[in-house]
Amino acid sequence: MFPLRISGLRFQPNGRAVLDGLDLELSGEGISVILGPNGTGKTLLLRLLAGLLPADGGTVTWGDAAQPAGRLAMVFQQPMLLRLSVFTNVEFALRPQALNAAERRARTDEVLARVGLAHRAADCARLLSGGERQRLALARAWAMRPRLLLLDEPTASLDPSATEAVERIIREIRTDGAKVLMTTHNLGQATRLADDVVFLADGRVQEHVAAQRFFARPQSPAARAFMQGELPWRIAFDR
Ligand SMILES: Nc1ncnc2c1ncn2[C@@H]1O[C@H](COP(=O)(O)OP(=O)(O)OP(=O)(O)O)[C@@H](O)[C@H]1O
Repeated sequence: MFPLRISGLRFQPNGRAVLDGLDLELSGEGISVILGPNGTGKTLLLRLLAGLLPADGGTVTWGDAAQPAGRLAMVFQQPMLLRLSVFTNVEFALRPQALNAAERRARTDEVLARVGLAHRAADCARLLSGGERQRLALARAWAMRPRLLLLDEPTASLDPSATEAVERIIREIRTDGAKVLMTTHNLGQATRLADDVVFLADGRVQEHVAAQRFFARPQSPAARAFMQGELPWRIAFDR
């Protein structure tokens, strides 16, 4: 399934090029964080990889294959939860898998414990707070044992403590062997989580380097300008 190679990817609704020949190669390990200004197509890239939208051109290859051999899971900024119990939200997602009812129950109990929601298993998912909802969405994705986990701004509206809890879960999912590809506007989060940074602007990848190198000094002018715009915030709040 890896390396994941994206070549010349285009998305141009009504002729307007949002992704304009995007090239990117990702290994199967670690957490890759996509950074870039609003509206550059970060979410779009995740949705295209998840097969939720067709591209207008370009190729995506997964190892040597045109389709991913392992499982993909995606968690959205506003997770879509069923109006059912916390437990059922996870268990239901496992039904297409070759697991019997006891195995589904055991795996559901395990992931709910790992995200700290075991005590809420019987509650309706719609009653959860924003942070709990995001933890449930991550548990649901984790239970599927994805080889690639796509996360779209997973902590966008969460407070620092809920954010810290979600970041811990993301690290554990990575340790469990999933490749994580995520977007965030939180540069502090990117410095905490990223192994490598993909900087997107003007419909293309402007820079893809190890996170340490990116945060020490981005090479592309677009990334430098972006980081300078964010810097005052970073110095004030991220120490
Ligand atoms: N299905 C779609 N059809 C047409 N245009 C779309 C579609 N999805 C996204 N777009 C457009 O593509 C552009 C990029 O959107 P996207 O949500 O990927 O940006 P983003 O980089 O994630 O932005 P932000 O940082 O603000 O979340 C936007 O102009 C959006 O309107």
